[in-house]
Amino acid sequence: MSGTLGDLGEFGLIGALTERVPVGPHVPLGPGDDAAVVAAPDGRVVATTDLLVEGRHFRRDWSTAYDVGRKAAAQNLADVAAMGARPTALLIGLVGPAELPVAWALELYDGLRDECAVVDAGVAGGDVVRGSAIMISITALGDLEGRPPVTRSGARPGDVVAVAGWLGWSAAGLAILSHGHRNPRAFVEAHRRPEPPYAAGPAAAKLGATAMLDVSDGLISDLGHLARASGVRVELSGELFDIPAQMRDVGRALGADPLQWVLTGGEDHALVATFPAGTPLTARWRVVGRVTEGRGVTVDGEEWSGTGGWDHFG
Ligand SMILES: Nc1ncnc2c1ncn2[C@@H]1O[C@H](COP(=O)(O)OP(=O)(O)OP(=O)(O)O)[C@@H](O)[C@H]1O
Ligand SMILES: Cc1ncc(C[n+]2csc(CCOP(=O)(O)O)c2C)c(N)n1
Ligand SMILES: [Mg+2]
Ligand SMILES: [Mg+2]
Ligand SMILES: [Mg+2]
Repeated sequence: MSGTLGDLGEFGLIGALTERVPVGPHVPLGPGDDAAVVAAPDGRVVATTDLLVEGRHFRRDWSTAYDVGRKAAAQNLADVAAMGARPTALLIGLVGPAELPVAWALELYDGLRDECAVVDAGVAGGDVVRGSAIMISITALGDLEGRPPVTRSGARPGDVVAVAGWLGWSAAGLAILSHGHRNPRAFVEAHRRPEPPYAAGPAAAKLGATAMLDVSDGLISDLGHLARASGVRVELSGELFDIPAQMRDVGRALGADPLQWVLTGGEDHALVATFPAGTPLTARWRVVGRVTEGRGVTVDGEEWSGTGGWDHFG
């Protein structure tokens, strides 16, 4: 579809966007009324919201609209999974200038649709408003399927700390793009379209995870939240992190330390969880440390000095 948002108008835009995304199997009443109706068989709904702002979370010369849609959905769906829940529906707030090509908004929705399809979720509704920068605000809902939520506060001394998913790939991709390069592609693609291990969230809950979160800002920073909420210390072992040879090569080429990407890089949306010692973990989980009495996060016995991850106002 050619033209701009200004050409299409608010209701034309809503029509064009909503016909692009299915509401999915959990939404008996989708876009078109004052509110949507989302099924909650368990009676308890997980709800979470995250914003993406142009220039801060993405650049249009680094990512396509489709990539931004995939990433916007992924970062919200990962928060649902990190509670041990199954995502059911998204609500999308879209702000953009009148000059924005309609094609950009439609491709954004194609990305949202395809990421939702990974977890069988849909788009239940949203809002569109004119504004100077592009901003995407997403609320994700999920179903606990009768289980208690896996919070950040349940880690106990003696637990093991384990990770499912990627660490450091998005940060390596961001570093590559920031240096004006586009290769190696694998890292750039990981930055544009993270692949959170969604199924590991509910699976961790079933395995008896005591605490869990997704790594959005950086492992050290995010585990700091978990340690604080649980009143424990998290001790990581550097040797348990396996850094791919290709990531070491990129680090060498850019003069960066790949372990820094792995430990403090955000946006891969890996899941990190604590489990009672002896829990029979499946192959998707890699043990990277343990929980002890105390506070804070250590790497090889040392308190991490420097930034542990992204801080929007830091
Ligand atoms: N403006 C706000 N008003 C109310 N609660 C907020 C606000 N901002 C954050 N929170 C709450 O603070 C907690 C931590 O938020 P945070 O955004 O750090 O988590 P996250 O989404 O897992 O991380 P990230 O934003 O890096 O993906 C969440 O429970 C969130 O709902
Ligand atoms: C253009 C551009 N510059 C920098 C970054 C890096 N970045 C932005 S937000 C964030 C942490 C998660 O954010 P939030 O806490 O809001 O979920 C990171 C690592 C990027 N993605 N794009
Ligand atoms: Mg958030
Ligand atoms: Mg999170
Ligand atoms: Mg988040």
